[in-house]
Amino acid sequence: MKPVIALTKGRLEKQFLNFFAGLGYDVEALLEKGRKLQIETKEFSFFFAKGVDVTTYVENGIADIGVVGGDILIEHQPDVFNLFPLPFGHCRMALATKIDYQWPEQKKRIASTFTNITKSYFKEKGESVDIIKLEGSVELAPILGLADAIVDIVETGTTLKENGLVIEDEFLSFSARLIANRSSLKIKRDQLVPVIERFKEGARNV
Ligand SMILES: Nc1ncnc2c1ncn2[C@@H]1O[C@H](COP(=O)(O)OP(=O)(O)OP(=O)(O)O)[C@@H](O)[C@H]1O
Ligand SMILES: O=P(O)(O)OC[C@H]1O[C@H](OP(=O)(O)OP(=O)(O)O)[C@H](O)[C@@H]1O
Repeated sequence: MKPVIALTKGRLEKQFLNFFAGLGYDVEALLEKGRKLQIETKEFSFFFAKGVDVTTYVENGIADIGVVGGDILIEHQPDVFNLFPLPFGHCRMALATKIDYQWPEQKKRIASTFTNITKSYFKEKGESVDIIKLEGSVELAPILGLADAIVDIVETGTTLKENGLVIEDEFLSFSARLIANRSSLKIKRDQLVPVIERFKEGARNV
């Protein structure tokens, strides 16, 4: 059976394709995928899913390897081999709030999609906060008064800037990562090792 690769769709997809083409693999079928979620090439079976679902598929052995943001691995702690960083998908995690914001005396309310990362960030600071889980457009929360601040991904800083928010603290940086299913690495070792080595070499040469 061909190696099965789970790819995070959306932002990381195009960057992965550039990287993968640079390794010398044929990417034509991937470029022409349209709305299809599964693509077969001569060498691999690919499928596309949201980042956190990529970890679920890899953890359960449906995919042998996966490409996922480092933020997802830290937030969800899946039981997979976290192999190595890939040279794309760079971003940071930041605490941000409104310009000149007067913090309240009482417990702070922090909005984030990354509730576990937020929890450990404030735990390390010894501060107790209320965390409000949001699924997107997190920058709205301080503007609309739902929260005092946000913990979110920053890449260029444009979203913060255009919404009148500023970084209070930056505390983690990420890139995309290659992950693998623990048993696949043993059972399909002969097939997977050359692929993983090629990825590693490509990541090193950037
Ligand atoms: N500016 C950015 N915003 C969000 N994620 C980024 C950014 N830059 C790089 N990344 C990385 O890309 C990964 C996927 O981001 P993407 O925005 O496509 O996923 P998502 O936020 O789960 O998708 P959606 O917006 O469809 O809910 C993230 O997990 C992160 O590692
Ligand atoms: O620093 P920047 O380059 O502006 O990128 C950061 C923004 O991108 C992400 O949102 P996304 O576009 O994924 O939308 P979402 O809010 O729906 O998650 C992230 O949550 C920030 O809002």
